[in-house]
Amino acid sequence: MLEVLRDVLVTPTEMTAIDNAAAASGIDSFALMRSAGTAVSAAALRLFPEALRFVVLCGPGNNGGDGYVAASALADGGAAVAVFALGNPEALKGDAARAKSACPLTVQPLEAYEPKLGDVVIDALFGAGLTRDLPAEAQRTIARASEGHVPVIAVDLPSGVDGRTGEIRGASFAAVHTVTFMARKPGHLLMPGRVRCGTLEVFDIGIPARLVSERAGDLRLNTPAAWGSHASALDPATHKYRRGHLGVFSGGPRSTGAARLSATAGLAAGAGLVTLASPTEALAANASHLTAVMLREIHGTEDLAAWLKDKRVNAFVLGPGFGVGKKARDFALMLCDRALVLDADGMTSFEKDRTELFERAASSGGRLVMTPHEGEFARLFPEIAAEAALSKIEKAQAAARLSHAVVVYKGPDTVVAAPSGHAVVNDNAPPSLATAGSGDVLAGIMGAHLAQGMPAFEAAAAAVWRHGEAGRRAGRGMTAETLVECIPPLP
Ligand SMILES: NC(=O)C1=CN([C@@H]2O[C@H](COP(=O)(O)OP(=O)(O)OC[C@H]3O[C@@H](n4cnc5c(N)ncnc54)[C@H](O)[C@@H]3O)[C@@H](O)[C@H]2O)[C@@H](O)CC1
Ligand SMILES: Nc1ncnc2c1ncn2[C@@H]1O[C@H](COP(=O)(O)OP(=O)(O)O)[C@@H](O)[C@H]1O
Ligand SMILES: [K+]
Repeated sequence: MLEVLRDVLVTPTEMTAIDNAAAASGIDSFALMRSAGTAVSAAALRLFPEALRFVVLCGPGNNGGDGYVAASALADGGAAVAVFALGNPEALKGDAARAKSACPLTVQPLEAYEPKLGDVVIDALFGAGLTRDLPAEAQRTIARASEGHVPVIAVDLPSGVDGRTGEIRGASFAAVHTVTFMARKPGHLLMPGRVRCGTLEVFDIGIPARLVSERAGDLRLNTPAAWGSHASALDPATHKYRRGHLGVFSGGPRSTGAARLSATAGLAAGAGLVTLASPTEALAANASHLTAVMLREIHGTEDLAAWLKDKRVNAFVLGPGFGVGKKARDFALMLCDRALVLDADGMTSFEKDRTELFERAASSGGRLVMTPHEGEFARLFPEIAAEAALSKIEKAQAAARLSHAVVVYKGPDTVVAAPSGHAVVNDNAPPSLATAGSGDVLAGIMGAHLAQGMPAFEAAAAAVWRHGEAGRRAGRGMTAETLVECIPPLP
């Protein structure tokens, strides 16, 4: 993979524009196809040297063209190869027709394929050009291959995975390995497409990086490259107030744990000071569990207004275990002109009327980050959640635009989107993060970044990445408490 394209995500539409630009610049498009197909044959031989037969399934477009090139290369190398085509191979056009005519193998109809022990399938039915549900014939072949437990190598994308959304169009192969070209597509990262890809190889077929970068949008993989320049190293002469003071709001006496998790995570993630703001009746419960985190009584809006006079308290987390209702709304609106992570109950409190929150976010000049999981997203943005055609990335972007906030749409494939449309997709989170309190830890890390002065988007993206790394370090038996202990330093 080209280093400069390592974090770039390209939608299928952008990829078509890139292919067209490559052809327009005089690059031989058939040479690109040959390069793609040869890379697939090399991967097949590398991964399955013991295969008794490579079965290449070719579709009606250029993905099929890559398949014919791969089949020819494997046969040239002396492997046993069988080719099956969806539709009439004589109807192929352009480069795909040329690849088919250069392939010396007999082509049988797709329905004739009977999986055998020792087969390895090369799936070249559909790639980036998939725009609707797979034809029934392809779906039947997928079912047969899956029943036969035949390993599958996918060309560009497992057929049936939508490259824009990661959704399954009717059915899809579950590949052990996918070879894609030039850059990842959203469908390689978004669920459920991600798990259908197996290991992902991004192969440079020779389109100049400049042609790719110029046509790629503002979508990236979430790595330190997306925010590292905002994560400044510790100055030896620093003091705790320079590292930021984070305030975290506790719920009532029966629900104090969530906020304490956010607070301890905030301290572990590098905030200089963290204060837990507690209602009167929860002070005793909180005091008995806190050491490095400070405690302050904040019962109502008057207490909060008095506290906010201290500008050194420069970031807040509101929501974990806080309770849904007017108090959460009043507090959130008072905090909008500061740096605020609005999580959990904090967001749900605005379910029935979000207008004022979004208007404040637009006008106050604060830094607002909202962190919905799927259920919270549907509560706060029902009209966006209902748009079945939108990808998770597009939904997060629409929500960020509407709310004027940075939206962290959580899940295995967390998307962080800014109102400008800039977005990253995260891929380092292990499933063991799906445990009670894990989201509270994430909110605390984010709060620490805001307290340290990071811009909202970078603070959120860096927190999602550190949370994923912490999850990896904490291992399978983690709890939210052990997760806090495993938060890695900012790279
Ligand atoms: N420069 C290029 O253009 C290159 C393209 N490459 C390959 O080209 C592929 C994209 O090729 P195409 O744009 O031809 O698209 P595909 O080969 O993915 O799909 C073929 C055509 O099938 C039709 N179609 C879509 N969904 C369908 C469905 N459910 N049922 C029936 N027909 C359907 C569409 O009209 C689509 O164009 C990539 O995935 C990649 O494998 C590679 O050869 C590398 C170079
Ligand atoms: N299957 C998964 N794989 C990876 N990360 C996950 C998975 N499920 C949830 N997560 C992450 O774990 C966290 C859970 O947060 P949340 O849903 O708010 O739970 P809680 O309220 O219990 O803390 C989020 O950061 C989410 O992205
Ligand atoms: K494919």
